[in-house]
Amino acid sequence: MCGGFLSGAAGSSDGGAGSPFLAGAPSPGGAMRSAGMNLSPAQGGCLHLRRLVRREHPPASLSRRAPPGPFPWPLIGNAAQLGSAPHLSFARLASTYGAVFQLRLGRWPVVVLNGERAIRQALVRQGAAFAGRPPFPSFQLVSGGLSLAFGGYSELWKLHRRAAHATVRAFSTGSPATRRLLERHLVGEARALVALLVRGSAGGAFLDPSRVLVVAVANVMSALCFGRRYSHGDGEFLRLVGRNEQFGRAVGAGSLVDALPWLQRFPSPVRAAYRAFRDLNRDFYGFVRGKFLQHQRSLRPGAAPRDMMDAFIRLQREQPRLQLEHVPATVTDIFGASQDTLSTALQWLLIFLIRYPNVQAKMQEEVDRIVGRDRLPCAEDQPHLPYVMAFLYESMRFSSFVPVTIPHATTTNTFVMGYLIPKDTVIFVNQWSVNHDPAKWSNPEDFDPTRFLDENGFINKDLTSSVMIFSLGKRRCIGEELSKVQLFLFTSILVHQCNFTANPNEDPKMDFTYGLTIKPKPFTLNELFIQSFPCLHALCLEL
Ligand code: HEM
Repeated sequence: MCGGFLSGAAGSSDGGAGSPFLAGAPSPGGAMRSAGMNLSPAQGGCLHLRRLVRREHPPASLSRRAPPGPFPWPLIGNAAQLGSAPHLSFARLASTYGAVFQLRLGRWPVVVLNGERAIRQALVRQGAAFAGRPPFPSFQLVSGGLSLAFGGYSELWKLHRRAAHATVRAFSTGSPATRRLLERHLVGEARALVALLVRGSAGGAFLDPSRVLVVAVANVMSALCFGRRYSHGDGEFLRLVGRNEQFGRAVGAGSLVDALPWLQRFPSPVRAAYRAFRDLNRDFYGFVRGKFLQHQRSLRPGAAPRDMMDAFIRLQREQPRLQLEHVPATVTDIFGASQDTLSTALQWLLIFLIRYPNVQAKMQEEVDRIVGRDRLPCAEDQPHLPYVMAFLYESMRFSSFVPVTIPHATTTNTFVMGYLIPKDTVIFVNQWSVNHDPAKWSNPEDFDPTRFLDENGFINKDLTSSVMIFSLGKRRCIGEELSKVQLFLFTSILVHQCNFTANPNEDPKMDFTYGLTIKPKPFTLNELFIQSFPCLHALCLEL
């Protein structure tokens, strides 16, 4: 249905050698050159994936051998071949070498997994063998060097991950009471967001929504983690949470910060990126550690935990095997991982609403019919709003805004699709390739929420579970449930309250910058406030 836009739907994979990261800015045209043709990245990727499907089975003679791959150059390996959109380059390389191929990035041997079959075979069927993380220098800087997300796989790590997962659930979707609490925080932030968007759009002005989105989601997570929110005008807080792009560029698959660390010895963009990354991690961890110390002092014995930080402190006191210094580190991971991913998701959702006004109108029609104008949408409405849910899944599939997971590493010698993969190999998991596989999705380069609806208009759960953005296996995201609730509520409240329009003076192409999350290039919109729910005018929050 909405095919036309796709020609500009993503950034370009040209560039490469000269860019500061393998992940630099896309070329202005946003088109990918492939076999002498100008193709959109999505179209180019699909061609490659079509060939990939045919090449999924390696010939028997290759079994038990190392995966094939392009020739690595001395010193840099294949770093120059990844360009500014490595996920698309991986899809292109997969069309030549197959779903499983190898690269060399500086001194690191890397195997790239493409397509659902290879990824499941590795992450699900051999979970422990693929659950490691590489000892990249940048990973040691996250969360005071004790990160759950960037740390290696061990018995202690398993204990911390279980505790983290249980605590996130206990403070979000674990029980009706905690769901209500999450919803209260979220509705408050959504109201503040609407009010700020209205203010910024006054007199027909166009505004860049990215900053207010970051603060809105950071505030929901700050309330859950630390029991407080911050004003949108708080410069300190904004400085803290406003550096996601710098973070994601340094740790995204293919970052030169880790592939070619010797570049840091000379004044170079890589050195600047490394230092900015080091500083932002120090600030972020320092902020959360300060909260940890305050909570430790004020948590009264026997009192109910006020927030996630209290719950972790309490758990650590009950289970001394959980180490005290891991408490602030794990909360840093949760606060950081959630606000970067969720604010990026909201940016994509808004850009799809303005680029596809018919889709926005259908969502508004559904929300008005089910919710009416006398109240705001709530979590219980979710099963009755299939088109809104279809929009969310299509946005996640189409943008694939976490295109490649955090790099994994093998913990033992193992095999995938018949290929031998030695212990300590770096593994890149290309989620984008699953979400754009033409064998799974018809016209994957079209933005079409109805692909997720059956003939009766209900959500097709088999298809929604095929979207891969939270990864799989032992490293699967622990915030999936919480994220889905948040994205549903933010989206349904925004379309219930507002009508968004694109700035006609901006190029409708949806270019992006690559990193651990891919973010749309800055865009502006105008927001018309729909006459509605009376309480919205009486904002209970300080903006
Ligand atoms: C739409 C939102 C989100 C997306 C798309 C997302 C996606 C991901 C992905 C792809 C990974 C890497 C998995 C791997 O390496 O294989 C990850 C890891 C992680 N995520 Fe999320 N995430 C989201 C929201 C959240 C939230 C809200 C939280 C906090 C509650 C969170 C906490 C984490 C943690 C702690 C890890 C590390 C897991 C590990 O290494 O074992 N994420 N996420």
